[in-house]
Amino acid sequence: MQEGRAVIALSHLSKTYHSEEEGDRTALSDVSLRIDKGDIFGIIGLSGAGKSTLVRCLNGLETYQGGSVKVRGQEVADLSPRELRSLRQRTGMIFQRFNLMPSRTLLGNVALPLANSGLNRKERTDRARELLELVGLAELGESYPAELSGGQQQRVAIARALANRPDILLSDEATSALDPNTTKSILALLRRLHDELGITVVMITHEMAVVRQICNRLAVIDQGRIVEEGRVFDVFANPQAWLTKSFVATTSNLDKVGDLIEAGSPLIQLKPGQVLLRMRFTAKTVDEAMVSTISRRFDLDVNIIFGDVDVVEGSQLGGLVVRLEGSGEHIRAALEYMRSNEIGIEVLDRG
Ligand SMILES: Nc1ncnc2c1ncn2[C@@H]1O[C@H](COP(=O)(O)OP(=O)(O)OP(=O)(O)O)[C@@H](O)[C@H]1O
Repeated sequence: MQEGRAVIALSHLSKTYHSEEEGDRTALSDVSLRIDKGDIFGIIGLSGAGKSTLVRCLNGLETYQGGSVKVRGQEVADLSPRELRSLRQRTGMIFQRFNLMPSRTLLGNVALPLANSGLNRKERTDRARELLELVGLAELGESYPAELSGGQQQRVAIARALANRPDILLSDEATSALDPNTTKSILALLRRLHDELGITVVMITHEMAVVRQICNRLAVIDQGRIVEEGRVFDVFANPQAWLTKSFVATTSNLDKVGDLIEAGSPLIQLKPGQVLLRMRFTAKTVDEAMVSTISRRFDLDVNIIFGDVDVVEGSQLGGLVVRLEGSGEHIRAALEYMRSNEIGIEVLDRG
């Protein structure tokens, strides 16, 4: 494994829990991963896949039996208690439950990790104020957590995680308890902090929409093993593993057409000569107005039934379900043209 700019490098990591009642349970098995400086790296898996165990191995909260966990080039298992404290200080963490102290004000919560930082009381409060401002809560320093919404509490938790100026932020299901709009605003905040502070972010999640919105790379974990890894665009455009495909399907409505076909929906009843087609953008190079091109160039009527196109890493991702109408020869030529332009096509039905 190359370790040029790797901030986190896992190599053949294995972790088994031993318990008297339940016997041995393997949580991680032969996990190799490399996370580079500046990545927003998504680790996605179903419940019980091993995500939280992986995070705990990264910050030394969990021991491991096999393989290697290197953070900033240091093997975590070899760190002295002092080095471990420093590792945790330089590694911020946020969680699904915000874990704020209810009896402390927001300023008090954010200043908490600075207790042993060598700063005096005023300096700690000033730093906490600065952090609350950074997350958009400058006015609420004297409020208590219970007075805030979930999204605001997560902002406070983010401010607290940044108190010691970490260069890695581990986010363990940080948006799972939030509604979709609040999730969006928290992800936008994390992206801004990543861009402004140059922080490397590891996003543990079970939601592919979160990965699509914020990450540049991802790994899919299934029963303790990495089953797929890559750049977000590539994985979304060409998912390989069954689990990855099912995660990608949760972010798109293009598969709904299967239900419509099954239900015999009039929306997709075809007349003789018509073709029902699913088109997917599978390469970053597609920048043409594909629908109008095939319509004009091959003299076809193109009726869009569903559309789901997003921009990921600056390129169009997603696709369309369309009904094509025209001569058989023209339709064949159009399909060939799309194939040669790296549009993934599937003929779903013919009239
Ligand atoms: N302290 C523990 N003792 C015994 N088994 C454990 C312990 N922690 C986790 N496990 C087991 O290890 C496996 C991985 O759990 P882990 O919590 O890492 O998964 P996860 O992907 O984070 O799931 P979730 O999203 O539900 O938290 C599961 O089978 C779990 O039951």
